[in-house]
Amino acid sequence: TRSTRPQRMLKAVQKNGTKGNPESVISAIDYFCKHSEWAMNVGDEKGSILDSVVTEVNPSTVLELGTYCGYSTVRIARLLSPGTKLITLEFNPVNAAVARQIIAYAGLQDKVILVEGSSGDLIPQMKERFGIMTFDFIFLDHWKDRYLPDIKLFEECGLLRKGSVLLADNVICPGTPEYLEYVRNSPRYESKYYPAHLEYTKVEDGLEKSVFLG
Ligand SMILES: CNc1ncnc2c1ncn2[C@@H]1O[C@H](/C=C/CNC(=O)c2cc(-c3ccc(F)cc3)cc(O)c2O)[C@H](F)[C@H]1O
Ligand SMILES: [Mg+2]
Repeated sequence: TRSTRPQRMLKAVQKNGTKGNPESVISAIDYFCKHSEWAMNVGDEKGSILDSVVTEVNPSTVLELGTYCGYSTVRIARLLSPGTKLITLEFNPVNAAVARQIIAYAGLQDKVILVEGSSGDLIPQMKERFGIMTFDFIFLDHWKDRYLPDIKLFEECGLLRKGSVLLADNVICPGTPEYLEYVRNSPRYESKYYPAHLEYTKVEDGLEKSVFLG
């Protein structure tokens, strides 16, 4: 069967990237998306904002929803302190297989736990399967209509603590109106919008950072 876009992206990383060099993997994916095929990675502009928030939080426990090809996984993992691992969830096995290879090509496999499955099923298992008490940092970049149910699941499972930071991609395009309304109006969150553009385009988009107040 015909290859998928993630599989073609992996080939571009192996051709144009340098093994063990995360920056070169990030650049190779951005180049592929700008010159070959657009793909729904967070991209370079929003990726720089992601980098700055991760650096500011310097998290010990990290969760990503929606690995896709592993682009943001590589961006986050390359910034983590030694010994810190990030858990990333991906329910499409073809995407997961590509992401594992891209993460490994970047040399970051020891800093990443990629779990195949749905966030709805896996979030309630975080404590028992990974010994997680609470998450310091969560990056939401999966199906947009799942941001709100999943943040409520985090609350129900006691996975947030005072100061936990949630960063959500695509709050303008494709948009996550119910999630935005929730985090901006709930007294339990302090929210801030970071304006930017949809990856590799001039279309308006941005990230929403929400700090859980306990
Ligand atoms: C629901 N729970 C899930 N659990 C585990 N993995 C999941 C889950 N849900 C999806 N996945 C996994 O997470 C990924 C899904 C990412 C979805 N992302 C987007 O749709 C998305 C779309 C655009 C976009 C903008 C404009 C336009 F014209 C066309 C597209 C831009 C973006 O930055 C996006 O992130 C993956 F594919 C799926 O298997
Ligand atoms: Mg996105």
